[in-house]
Amino acid sequence: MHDVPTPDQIQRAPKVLLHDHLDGGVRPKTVAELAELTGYDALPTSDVDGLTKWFAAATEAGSLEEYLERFVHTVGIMQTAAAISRVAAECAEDLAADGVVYAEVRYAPELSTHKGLSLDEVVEAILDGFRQGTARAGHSGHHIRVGVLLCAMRQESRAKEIAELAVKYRDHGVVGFDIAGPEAGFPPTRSLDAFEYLRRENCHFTIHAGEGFGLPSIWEAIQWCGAARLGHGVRIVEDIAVAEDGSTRLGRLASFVRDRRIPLEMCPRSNVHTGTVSSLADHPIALLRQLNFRVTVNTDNRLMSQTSMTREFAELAEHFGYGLDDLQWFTINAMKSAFIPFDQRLALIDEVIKPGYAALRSEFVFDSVAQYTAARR
Ligand SMILES: O=c1[nH]cnc2c1ncn2[C@@H]1O[C@H](CO)[C@@H](O)[C@H]1O
Ligand SMILES: [Zn+2]
Repeated sequence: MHDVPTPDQIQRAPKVLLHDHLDGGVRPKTVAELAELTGYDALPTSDVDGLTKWFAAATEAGSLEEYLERFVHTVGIMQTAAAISRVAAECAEDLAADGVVYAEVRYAPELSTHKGLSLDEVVEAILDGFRQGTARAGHSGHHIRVGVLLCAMRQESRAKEIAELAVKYRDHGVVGFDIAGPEAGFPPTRSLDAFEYLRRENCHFTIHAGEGFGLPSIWEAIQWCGAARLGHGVRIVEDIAVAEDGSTRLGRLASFVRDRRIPLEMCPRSNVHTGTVSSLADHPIALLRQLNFRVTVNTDNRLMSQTSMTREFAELAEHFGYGLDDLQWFTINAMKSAFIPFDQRLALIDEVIKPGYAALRSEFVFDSVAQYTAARR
């Protein structure tokens, strides 16, 4: 039996986040203020509490399509360079305050061109915001590094163009590419030309797959498109048979994903909100962790799913009894799977993550010494 980490320890633990949407984590107050500043008049209410509740209704969505309807207003206020930079800066600050030391944050630049911004201007505004936000976080003692993933929306037809944008900005803070949006009816191969181009350019990419659709989507993402990671990937469990005695049998695709160490960017709370998984207690993350898949833990959309890395970890610890060793395992899995150069990943693992968890574990050592001494008195 290992020691149960407290919420405060989980918050202080170094955490790594690979799957977080920029337009899914805007502060409600910022939505209200930017609507006013940019003349966006379609908000359901300008009251911050009312807005918080409106976005949080996504937790009751029950399907990916309904969940995605909640993005209309965050995208609505992200139509000027200043607004986008502010959202990115605050994102870096909020993640850093939550104890995240490395994050890959994603956004679809094509969503921010409604008022005349070019795709380049959108990307530059995001990068500029992250530079400001990481600097401000550092000044307040919370160090974080942020990389950007550019998404193409899978129901549109701009994947190749966005892939070219990712390659253009890859030495300036963009670390990879993804496709997002409704999965059913929009298989990964619909954007095959973009993925083939990225592979020829030696550019990293992940694909949202196995969330709103099942195994065929995961199979296409890996075997046709060549995804290095899976966004969610949770429905890979449909290829794992669990017998009554608890023994398991992996199908060929599940074996491939596990044996190739393909990282699963799991987002437990979001999966419940989109109806992909019936409850946190039933989340396949426990089985996948036990079977030694390369599981990582992520937030997806902090605003719509009312979450943070601390909350995701705390709820997993509560449901599955995870201790600091498990949380460190998820964190190192994520860091190993990041899209930055390998030596930089190792430096973060050796210099930040391992020492951070060791320091937290030492608190249990001192606690047990104190308890022993008190008992002998
Ligand atoms: O869980 C998800 N699955 C698929 N698409 C998503 C998810 N969360 C957000 N987005 C979509 O990604 C866009 C760019 O950030 C968002 O506008 C939203 O439509
Ligand atoms: Zn996502």
